[in-house]
Amino acid sequence: MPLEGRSLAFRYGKDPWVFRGFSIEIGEGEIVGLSGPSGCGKTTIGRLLSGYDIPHEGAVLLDGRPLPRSGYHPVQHVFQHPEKAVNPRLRMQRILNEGWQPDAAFRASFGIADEWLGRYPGELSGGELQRFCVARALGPQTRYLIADEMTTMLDAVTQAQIWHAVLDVVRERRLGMLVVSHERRLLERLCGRIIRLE
Ligand SMILES: Nc1ncnc2c1ncn2[C@@H]1O[C@H](COP(=O)(O)OP(=O)(O)OP(=O)(O)O)[C@@H](O)[C@H]1O
Repeated sequence: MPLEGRSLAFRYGKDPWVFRGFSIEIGEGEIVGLSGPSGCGKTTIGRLLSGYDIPHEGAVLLDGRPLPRSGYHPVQHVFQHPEKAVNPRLRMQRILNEGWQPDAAFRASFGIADEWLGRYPGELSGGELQRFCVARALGPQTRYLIADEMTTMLDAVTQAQIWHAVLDVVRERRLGMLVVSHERRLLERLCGRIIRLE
């Protein structure tokens, strides 16, 4: 069953509307791209679909029902900056297990070294941290993944490793995914369909 945003509208405070009447649907197992100029609202759309923000108009529906307000969230959102998405006071083992308990094989597929588990976020590079954030988001109850410039800050080798591991999981579990990116070639390679915002 799809993840749907129906006639969504959102504005920050009293600022002008970022968008109004915007609709989007992502099916199970579907990889959809979202592109458009800086500031057009891509991240905001992702935040509505993953329940981080509530639309002022319209509704976000999963399987035809509103998103759950508590418990493990079936729509997970991975952002560009992993250092902002982790608690700096927790060791990586606890951060990883905030979502679920990935086993050694799963950790290895994301290139997560065992010796990183005892470290703090400040002791890892951005690429190392992002491997944890992506793995954390892929618990067994995840149905949709919002990949918001997920590998933009990373070197090419790390980018390729993370995408390889993510796509394996997405295909095996038939997850739906929204890929937000400025990189046209990445979107064309990954996505069955690309939505371009003005
Ligand atoms: N927390 C916020 N408070 C106020 N305005 C915001 C906030 N977040 C985003 N905006 C504004 O809302 C608009 C849409 O922002 P958004 O980040 O969704 O766009 P985007 O397309 O993802 O941009 P980029 O490609 O640069 O990441 C922009 O004008 C932005 O300045």
